[in-house]
Amino acid sequence: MGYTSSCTLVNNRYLLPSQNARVLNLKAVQGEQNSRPLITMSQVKIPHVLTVAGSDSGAGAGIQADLKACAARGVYCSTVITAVTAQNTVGVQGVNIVPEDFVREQLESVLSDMHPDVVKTGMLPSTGIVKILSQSLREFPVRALVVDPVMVSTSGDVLAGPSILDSFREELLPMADIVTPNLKEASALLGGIPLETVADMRSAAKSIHDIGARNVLVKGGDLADSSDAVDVLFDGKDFYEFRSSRIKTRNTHGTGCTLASSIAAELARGSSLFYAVKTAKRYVETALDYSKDILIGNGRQGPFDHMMKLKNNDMKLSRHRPFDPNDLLLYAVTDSRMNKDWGRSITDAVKAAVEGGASIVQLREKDADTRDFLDAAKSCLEICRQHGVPLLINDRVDIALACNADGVHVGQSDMPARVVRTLLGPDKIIGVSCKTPEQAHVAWIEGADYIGCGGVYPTNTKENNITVGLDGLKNVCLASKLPVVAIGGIGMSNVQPVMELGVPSLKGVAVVSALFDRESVLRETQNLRRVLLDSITTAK
Ligand SMILES: Nc1ncnc2c1ncn2[C@@H]1O[C@H](COP(=O)(O)OP(=O)(O)O)[C@@H](O)[C@H]1O
Ligand SMILES: Cc1ncc(COP(=O)(O)O)c(N)n1
Repeated sequence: MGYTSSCTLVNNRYLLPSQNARVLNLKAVQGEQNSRPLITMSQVKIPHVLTVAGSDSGAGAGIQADLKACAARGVYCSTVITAVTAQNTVGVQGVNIVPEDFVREQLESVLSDMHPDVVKTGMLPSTGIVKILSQSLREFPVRALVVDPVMVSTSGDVLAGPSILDSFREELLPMADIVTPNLKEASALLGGIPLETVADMRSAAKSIHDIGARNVLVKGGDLADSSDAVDVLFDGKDFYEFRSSRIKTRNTHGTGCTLASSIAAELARGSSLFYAVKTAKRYVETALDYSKDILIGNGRQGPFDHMMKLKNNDMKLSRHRPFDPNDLLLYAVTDSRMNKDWGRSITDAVKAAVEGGASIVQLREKDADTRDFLDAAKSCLEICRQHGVPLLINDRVDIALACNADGVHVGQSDMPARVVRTLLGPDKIIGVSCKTPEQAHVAWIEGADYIGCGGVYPTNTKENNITVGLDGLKNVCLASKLPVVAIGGIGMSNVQPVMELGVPSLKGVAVVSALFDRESVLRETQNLRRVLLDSITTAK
């Protein structure tokens, strides 16, 4: 251990200087009555679930599922690890139980400082660990306790032996706000009675309620011959059946952990128990449906995608390279009216522009119905991907998200670039229309990738648009830290003076009518591209 020279011995353990400082702080604070950090008006209390469970190296179930489910549901999740499993889609290859004292230490660290709203339990591999947990919860009470009595993995491997049952019944269930056994676990808690029908699930829920849990949810994921996935909730008075369609997929590893941690997350957000179960079940169904065809591992039971984002990175469907400012060279912006007047679809127009050499495309469909816009965006995206050309959507962040477009272009009165960035994430391309150096500065600060500056020349594609002229364009380009594309009335006849401005940040021109208000989009694009490439060669 290389730390000893700068460490202090506390409770027989060496602490790093920062940890030492924390201990000293704690001591100072412990002297004060009810000492809690001062929360100012601008700080926000975040809903918080603590999961006490085992680690799954395959990350489909256990601690990893709990973290992902809570993150997906917008709730903070801290973790106390009870066991480390070597596990994959085939099964559980090994289990290493964390020493009881160290489980206690983790519990104390989190509970004494972070005050979680709800505790959710998963794999509790020994009677000692169950006892330590119930003691800790008596010392540091929380708003709700969700117990998922994990005993056997879906692959059939034992995660907690039958000896655990008595401590579950005696220690944990009486403290639980809800317990969520699957069919096998419910049967084990009741001494091995067979559970084969929804009626059996009801009577099991009632018997487990009699042991002490306030609410019992018997999960029917494994119910034979059922076209629905049925779970039964008993609250001590009434029974409720939660039904969802049974998703046909191998990717169901971790559904139980996810359901329980989602219930905990909803409770932490302040929902009623009924609403928490309903929402959690709907979330599991939606995530399974999204993930039904993803392929991870070769075993019988794969993990699913809690964030519902993995398919965005499907190599066939996503852009492979980061944004290149040189993509702005010939920027084609669609206009639904023009293409309609010339009798062609948006898709045909985009196909011709891309085949003619457009280096980036923006769909600007101000009049289209949402459904038509989305359908057009999906088919344009396919074409653009085939040619390695990025496709952006004007203004409509929802359409960009729904079709996984490469980015969005916004104007000064649209959604601020900062908000668009939060919604789209770090990889997508964001462009902002700017007329002044100040607007260009804000776009840069807010995380845009490029700016569009114009109108350079008068145009009738945009009503009431103030023309900045070549001088205004040059001013913005000189001030901008972002690459610039010039827009507004630019075509074959007047592109030369724009490119001759010779400002390094000016990377290309965006065109609407010069491509789409013409008979042959392909030919016009080819011609304009030739002129642009010539102007670059001349400048060199
Ligand atoms: N194929 C499926 N389609 C939809 N929901 C499912 C499917 N399999 C399980 N579920 C749901 O997932 C949750 C977890 O249930 P279950 O698989 O029985 O738990 P466990 O993972 O503990 O065995 C339940 O709400 C159940 O109804
Ligand atoms: C560490 C750990 N905790 C819980 C489960 C149960 O999940 P499943 O029932 O989906 O196998 C598991 N397999 N591994």
